[in-house]
Amino acid sequence: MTDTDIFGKQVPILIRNVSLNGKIQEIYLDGTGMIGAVGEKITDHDAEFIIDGDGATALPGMINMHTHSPMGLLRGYADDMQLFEWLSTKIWPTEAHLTEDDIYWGAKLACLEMIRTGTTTFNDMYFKMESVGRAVDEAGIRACLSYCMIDGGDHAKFESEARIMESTVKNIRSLHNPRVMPGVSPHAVYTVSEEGLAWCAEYAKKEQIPLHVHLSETEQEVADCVAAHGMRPPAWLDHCGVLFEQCIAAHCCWLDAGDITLLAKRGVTAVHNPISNMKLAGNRALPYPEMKTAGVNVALGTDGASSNNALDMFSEMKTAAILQKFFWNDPTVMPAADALKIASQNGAKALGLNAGVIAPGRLADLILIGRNPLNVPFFSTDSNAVYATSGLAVSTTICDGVILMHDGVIPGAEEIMNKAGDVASDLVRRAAQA
Ligand SMILES: C[C@H]1O[C@@H](n2cnc3c(N)ncnc32)[C@H](O)[C@@H]1O
Ligand SMILES: [Zn+2]
Repeated sequence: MTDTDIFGKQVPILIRNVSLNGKIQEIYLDGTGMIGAVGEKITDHDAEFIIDGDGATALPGMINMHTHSPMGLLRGYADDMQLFEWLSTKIWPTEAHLTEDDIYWGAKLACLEMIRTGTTTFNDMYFKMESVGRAVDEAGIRACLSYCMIDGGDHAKFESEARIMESTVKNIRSLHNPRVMPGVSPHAVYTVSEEGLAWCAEYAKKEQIPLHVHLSETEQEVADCVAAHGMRPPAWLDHCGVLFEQCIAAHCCWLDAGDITLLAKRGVTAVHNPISNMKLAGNRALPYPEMKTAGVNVALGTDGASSNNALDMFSEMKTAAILQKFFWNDPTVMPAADALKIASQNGAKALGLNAGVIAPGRLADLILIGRNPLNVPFFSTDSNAVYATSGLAVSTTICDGVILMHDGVIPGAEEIMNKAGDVASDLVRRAAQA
């Protein structure tokens, strides 16, 4: 069924004839955003729509745990540069010209790309997050949205950033949409003061919302932190109160054994962003084998589309698995099942979401990969999903029990692509004239 009626409605849906964990099964979505039943034959249902999966693979929706969604506007704008030079000479000067409208269309584009490639939840850090919230609300996807504090060690700037943080949380909450959740983001140890980091930690704990930060992305960041504070970045964050169970730390490349022990002890989630790290040539991979042994919750993210340059979690899973094997010179590191888990369940755990697994009583956030050459033959769901599949092979995306894409069709996609392209050209032109 591709008739437009099936989009955007939270109604009971029966998905038949899908391959789940290697068996042909049926999945019933109960019409309240939850998975009601999973089984070989579901007879007791009141489905309004029936989807015949035609042998498609069913997977949990991907959870992208670190991105900057509006940065899709800068996809391909500045590549092949050193991280700090890239940020300070290209990205930050252009970001200074971003309007609410730019952010809105950038986020619309990101939501479209994520729905197209099978992501149902993302953890976002940027500016003017109310506009991202509006885009997420409309797109039907799920997200945790955090304003990014950068105070550069200036007390007056810290004060104004803290007020923006508070009003962002309040405004995101005023959407009254459980799919759109607020978070708190101090950018990193090299851009936020001690008082800024400490305030963000205290505020996130008081509001009981996630804190999202960049951590130990480059060797320089570690060296500068040690020179400035006599501590490595994780110890410095801990000193500021930032390391706690709802802390989500992106990158975590340059960690030593003590750093890993500390992250494990505090229950922090570390987010691997292998494509961004390889493209910006950080020269280190997140120490997955040691983190797994230490019991750190590791999740997966794409980073922004200007350092990736896509938000495709299937590419990210494959890259994570092969980078880990290559970097640690051991093909047994991060097997396919682990790559799938960090891209789904582990992110759900970090955000406190009952998602990431297809089972009764879980959120109805799931995707189908339709029959395509990359999925033949079918010896292993995990292997095909991680090593062979591209996000563009995703045929159906469902979030909160609502069909957002079916048979590759997403209503309104053309308008979003046109508008985002125009907005991006205009932004770059304004920035060049300044
Ligand atoms: C949210 C803020 O983070 C910046 N940003 C984007 N990518 C990275 C990265 N890899 N490392 C650090 N900061 C980054 C954005 O450009 C924005 O300024
Ligand atoms: Zn980032």
